[in-house]
Amino acid sequence: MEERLRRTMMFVPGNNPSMIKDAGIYGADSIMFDLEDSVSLLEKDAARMLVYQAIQTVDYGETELVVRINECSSEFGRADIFSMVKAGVDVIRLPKTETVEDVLEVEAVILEAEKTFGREEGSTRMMAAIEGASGVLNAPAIAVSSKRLIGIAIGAEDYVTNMKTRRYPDGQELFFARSMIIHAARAAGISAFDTVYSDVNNEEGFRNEVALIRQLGFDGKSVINPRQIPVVNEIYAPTIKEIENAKAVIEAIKTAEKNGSGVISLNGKMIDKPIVMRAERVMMLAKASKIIDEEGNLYE
Ligand SMILES: CC(C)(COP(=O)(O)OP(=O)(O)OC[C@H]1O[C@@H](n2cnc3c(N)ncnc32)[C@H](O)[C@@H]1OP(=O)(O)O)[C@@H](O)C(=O)NCCC(=O)NCCSC(=O)C[C@@](O)(CC(=O)O)C(=O)O
Ligand SMILES: [Mg+2]
Repeated sequence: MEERLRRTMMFVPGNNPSMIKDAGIYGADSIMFDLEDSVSLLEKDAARMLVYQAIQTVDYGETELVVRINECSSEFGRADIFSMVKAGVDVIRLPKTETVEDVLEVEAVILEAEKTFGREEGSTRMMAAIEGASGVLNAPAIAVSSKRLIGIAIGAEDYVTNMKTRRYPDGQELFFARSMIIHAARAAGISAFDTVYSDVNNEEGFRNEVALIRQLGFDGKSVINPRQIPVVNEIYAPTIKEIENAKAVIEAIKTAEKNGSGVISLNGKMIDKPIVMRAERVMMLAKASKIIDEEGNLYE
């Protein structure tokens, strides 16, 4: 199956009509309407209706639509799920996932809602945000708990609060959690998403964090402001040198395969399957970043 590009997932507060209406114009790979922590208790029902209406009526094109629901056990969780499944959302994001049971509980309600509204069973996907110590320790089990899961994410603001620390510029306090989440996601064959960077006016700090999470292997990052989208795209875009190298690797392996071999040397370096897979991913990112066309040629 072709990998879906999810470099940026933009949080949009579910109680803000103008942000909801315009959310599709900034080029985020996924839009994530929030019914949880950016919406006050008094506005929960109104926000749910607003997001429902938007999903039904606004044209967001091909952008993936995600909704972060309130915890299933809260008084809002079940209504959130029913309403979003009825609206036809692509992905439901669980907040503060701690156990496999949290995932299974939401999955059961989604199935009930799909049957109620005649949606195809299994068509509503899920992602689980891990935002505390229990969730991090259970991440490998959470990541394989449902076929509906497209990925898992770290929610760092809640996580550092739970860990009795705060966020620091170098991100050391998140290293264990990020490592657990990326390993759990990779072992399960699903995506891994990094958390938000709250200081929207600190571009240098944001750039450093995006470079770090790319290095660790995350598929992308949650963002809270449109200004953060081009920065993530730029850092995730392969360089011309990386693209040229990827092309050479793919050509070299084709030659090797013609000669009945799965391994070949290119400029003194061994080329085999994992290196070819990385090269193919570079080409996929380069196409998505509009650096090369479908044939692999550089745009002028
Ligand atoms: C940060 C700020 C106040 C800055 O305001 P500013 O006024 O300085 O923004 P400007 O740059 O001036 O806006 C220029 C133009 O863009 C429009 N615009 C801005 N933001 C937009 C947006 N998000 N969507 C669509 N449109 C947008 C705006 O309307 C304007 O449009 P226009 O007037 O037409 O020009 C604003 O961005 C904002 O509210 N962000 C969303 C915050 C949010 O959702 N928090 C909850 C999720 S985190 C969480 O819960 C923690 C977590 O759970 C996370 C995890 O799990 O990872 C954990 O535990 O860590
Ligand atoms: Mg949170």
